[in-house]
Amino acid sequence: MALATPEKCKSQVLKFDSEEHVAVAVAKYTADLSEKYVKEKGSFSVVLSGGTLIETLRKLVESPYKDSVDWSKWLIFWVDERVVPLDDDDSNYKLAYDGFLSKVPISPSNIYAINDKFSPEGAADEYEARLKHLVKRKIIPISDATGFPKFDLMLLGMGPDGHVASLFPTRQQRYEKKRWVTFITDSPKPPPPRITFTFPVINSASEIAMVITGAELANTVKIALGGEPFPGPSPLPCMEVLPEEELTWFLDKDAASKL
Ligand SMILES: O=C(O)[C@H](O)[C@@H](O)[C@H](O)[C@H](O)COP(=O)(O)O
Repeated sequence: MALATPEKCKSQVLKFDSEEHVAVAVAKYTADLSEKYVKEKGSFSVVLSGGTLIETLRKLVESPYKDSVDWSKWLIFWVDERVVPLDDDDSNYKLAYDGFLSKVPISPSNIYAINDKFSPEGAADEYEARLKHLVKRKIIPISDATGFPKFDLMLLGMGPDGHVASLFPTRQQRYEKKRWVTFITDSPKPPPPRITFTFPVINSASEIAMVITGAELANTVKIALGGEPFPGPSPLPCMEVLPEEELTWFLDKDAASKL
């Protein structure tokens, strides 16, 4: 059995001249992984975040990928979601639907949005139960190394405070070790009620892309990648991202400006 160790995870930092170049590179990277995983296992599970990521995915819904990617094999999940109605402007589902999912032929039955009728706690329980069902039906595999579900690709953003998903430096959800999905009612980034994948699930993914653009993230990128000792009591959440196979940082010039 292959054990996930930091030594096994390959990590690379890619720097680009502009956000536009990041968008081009992320589209190619995602399309290449789609081809690889569809060939290897017949499907491609992609976990989205909210924020600027969806805008950065814009090249994926253009030529040549719009026609070359086998969208029928894609399964879509959210690493975190705001607990608001799915048609609310704060919904990560709505953001992804408007900017990405409505433009490509992914089957609606392969798009796993949260159930927006529940409280944050109920929505987290229901999403976790749905994931467990998908594992039981062998639609999502379990990582041999960790016992948590293993998604093919997670596309993550990062906040200036170093949060990823809805795992914030000052909130205890980042330390959750048992649950697959948990909830938060006091997110420092609005809106406050959210659900989020936990680190054991995030780090059981095969591949993770950290897609980071903009000067306001330069200091955090420097802390995460600059090689200097972390100044606080525990590392930032973004520093704890360590998937099973490969971690790729996509940075534009502004985000990389302090490296
Ligand atoms: O619901 C959310 O807010 C997102 O999923 C969140 O985790 C996001 O990825 C980061 O906050 C980065 O956001 P930006 O890309 O907008 O900086």
